[in-house]
Amino acid sequence: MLKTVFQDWNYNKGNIKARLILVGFRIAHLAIKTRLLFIILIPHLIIYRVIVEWFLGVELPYKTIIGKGLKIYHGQALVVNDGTIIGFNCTLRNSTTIGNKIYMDGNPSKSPVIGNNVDIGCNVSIIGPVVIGDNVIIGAGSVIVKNVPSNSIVAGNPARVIKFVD
Ligand SMILES: CC(C)(COP(=O)(O)OP(=O)(O)OC[C@H]1O[C@@H](n2cnc3c(N)ncnc32)[C@H](O)[C@@H]1OP(=O)(O)O)[C@@H](O)C(=O)NCCC(=O)NCCS
Ligand SMILES: CC(=O)OC[C@H](N)C(=O)O
Repeated sequence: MLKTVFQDWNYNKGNIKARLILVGFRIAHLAIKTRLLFIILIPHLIIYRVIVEWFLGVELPYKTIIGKGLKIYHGQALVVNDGTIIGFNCTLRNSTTIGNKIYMDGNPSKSPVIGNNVDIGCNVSIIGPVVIGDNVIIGAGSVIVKNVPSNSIVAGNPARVIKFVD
C-alpha cells in the first residue's frame, strides 16, 4: 500500500490537491480488507468523505478498486461509482462521471471496468457495464456506453474510435 501511495505521489507532482485526495483514498480503501480495519478507519472515512467529497467535490468512494499511479487533474466535479474498477497509470479529469445506470425494472447495472494506461479527458461520462481496454485515450466530452478496444483513441457522443495507436 505504501508503494502505491508513493507512486501516486510521484505521478501527481506539483498537484497538492490530487496528492491529498489520493493519500486519503488509499488509506480509506484499506477499510475493505477486514471488518476490524473498517471499524478502526471509521473516523478517517468520515473525514475523507467530508473533505474530499463535500469540500473538494470529488466522489471517489473508498470501495472503488484503483491501480497504482492514478493521476487526477483539476479534480472538480469528479464522480466515480464505488463498483468501478480502474487499472494502473490512469488519468481522471474534471467534470467526469463513471457510473452505472438503472434499468427499467429498477435494478442497477454493473459499473465500468477500465484497463491500464487509460487517459480520460475532461467532461467524460462512462456509463453502464462497459469495458475499456488498455492504452486508451478518451476525448474531452465523450459519452461512453459501449466497450472500447485497447490501443485506441475514442471521442464523441456516443464515443467512436477515431484512431488506433501502435
Ligand atoms: C481525443 C483527442 C486525444 C484527440 O486528439 P488527436 O489525436 O490530436 O486528434 P485530432 O485533433 O487529430 O482529431 C481527429 C478527429 O477526431 C475529432 N475529435 C478530436 N477530439 C474530439 C473530441 N473530444 N470529441 C469529438 N471529436 C473529437 C476531430 O474533430 C477529428 O475529426 P475529423 O477527422 O472528422 O476532422 C483530443 O482531441 C482530446 O479530446 N483530448 C482530451 C484532452 C483534455 O481533456 N484536455 C482538457 C484538459 S482539462
Ligand atoms: C485545462 C488544461 O488544459 O489542463 C492541462 C492538463 N495538463 C490536463 O491535461 O488536464
